[in-house]
Amino acid sequence: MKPVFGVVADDLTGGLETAAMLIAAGIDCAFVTDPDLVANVGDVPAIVVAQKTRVIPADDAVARIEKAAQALLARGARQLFFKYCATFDSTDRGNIGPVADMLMQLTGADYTAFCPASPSLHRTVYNGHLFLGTELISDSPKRNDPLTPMTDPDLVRVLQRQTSTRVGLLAHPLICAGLAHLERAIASATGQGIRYFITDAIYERDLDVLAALTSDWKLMTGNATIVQHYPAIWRAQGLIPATGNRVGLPAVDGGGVVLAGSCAERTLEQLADFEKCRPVLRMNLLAVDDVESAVGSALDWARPRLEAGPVAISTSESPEVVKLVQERHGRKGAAELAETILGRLALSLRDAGVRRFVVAGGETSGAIVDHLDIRSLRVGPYGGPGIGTAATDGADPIALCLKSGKLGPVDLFMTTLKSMQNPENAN
Ligand SMILES: Nc1ncnc2c1ncn2[C@@H]1O[C@H](COP(=O)(O)OP(=O)(O)O)[C@@H](O)[C@H]1O
Ligand SMILES: O=C(O)[C@@H](O)C(=O)COP(=O)(O)O
Repeated sequence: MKPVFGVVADDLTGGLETAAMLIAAGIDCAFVTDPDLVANVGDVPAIVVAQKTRVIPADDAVARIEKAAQALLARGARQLFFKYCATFDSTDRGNIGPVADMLMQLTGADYTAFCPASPSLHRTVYNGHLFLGTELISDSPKRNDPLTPMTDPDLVRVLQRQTSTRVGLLAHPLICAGLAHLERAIASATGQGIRYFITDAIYERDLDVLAALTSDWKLMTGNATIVQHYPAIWRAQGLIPATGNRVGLPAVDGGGVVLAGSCAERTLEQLADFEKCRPVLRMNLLAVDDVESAVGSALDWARPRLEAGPVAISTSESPEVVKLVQERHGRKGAAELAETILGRLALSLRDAGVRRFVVAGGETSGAIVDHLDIRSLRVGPYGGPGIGTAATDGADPIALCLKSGKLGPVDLFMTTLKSMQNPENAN
């Protein structure tokens, strides 16, 4: 079977969430982090290749995603979908624009669209401007993101800074006017050299229209939310079987930990909630002299406490402290420091018997999955916006929940760690 849908995701949380959404819609979906594994995944209608490419240098991101895209096309993928964040996380140097430029060339697409909106999460795009609830993204807490602060809400302008391909807009009245109007507008705009279209979307029904418009395109890009609107179209077109094989995840016992590197407000709230019942180690990066001793002290703290139940270890801080850490180590250096500490901790904790991991943050998830050398995952049922659950295959599986920093219910950490276990052993 040739895959109907091949996804290249720019981080692990978003990629896993996309796969989980497809599985929830009855689409068998393979999930790998290594493009070399694409050739070997079984006969499935959808494949997600998720890599930690959101904030690496644009050339590297292009090369790594190109490899994944080539592997998906070699499997005969009918459409490629480039998955990035609903908040359009990127810097002026990329990587959304440069990756899209490469994917256009590779797929031979004449044009594509950019649809980050997630109306049910109040992430909407109107007149090309991205809103979080009633606030422009640039007035929201996203302005303080440690890696991709969003200071410009105009996505046409943001994307145009990243590419020489001309960027236009499919504005809301046009989306309300329906497919025929949209197709005419695109034909006219491409005649004027515009090849990229930021799409307005305020309501779920706008995504229905955009999914219908783009379901046959060689290349589409956006957040995971629009992906939920494709399976009904594929079924109506007879491209996939009416039902898929939904396989659950194995129950996993062994120790449980939360590792949090996300500094998003929601993650800080989730840590505070977890701390009501179990201990949290908040690591102070300003006091870290060397990684080895920081990891060693954190392990000494965790080991005895793990006997009584799960623990959380975080480097998460308020924007004020993040600023101080970045002043000392640079933006990239601070991220690398936090990611290396949490990644090494994950490895040592696994060796110490931990089998259930909840990870907060997309970049953090990428670092931890890399350190654990996990390259493919069996994906579990959709756990809600921003949340993906999965397990490794084999006799001694590791259960993972990868959570987008900004999302998830406040009590997610404890409830998820419990839900991973055999109910008889839950603590
Ligand atoms: N105390 C800290 N100071 C500076 N940067 C940090 C700190 N703790 C974590 N980070 C970095 O901030 C980034 C958070 O990004 P990410 O993990 O993707 O979370 P989110 O999903 O909230 O964006 C990571 O690269 C992480 O290593
Ligand atoms: O679109 C989203 O919000 C997520 O799918 C996502 O990509 C989140 O990124 P992180 O907040 O960095 O995990």
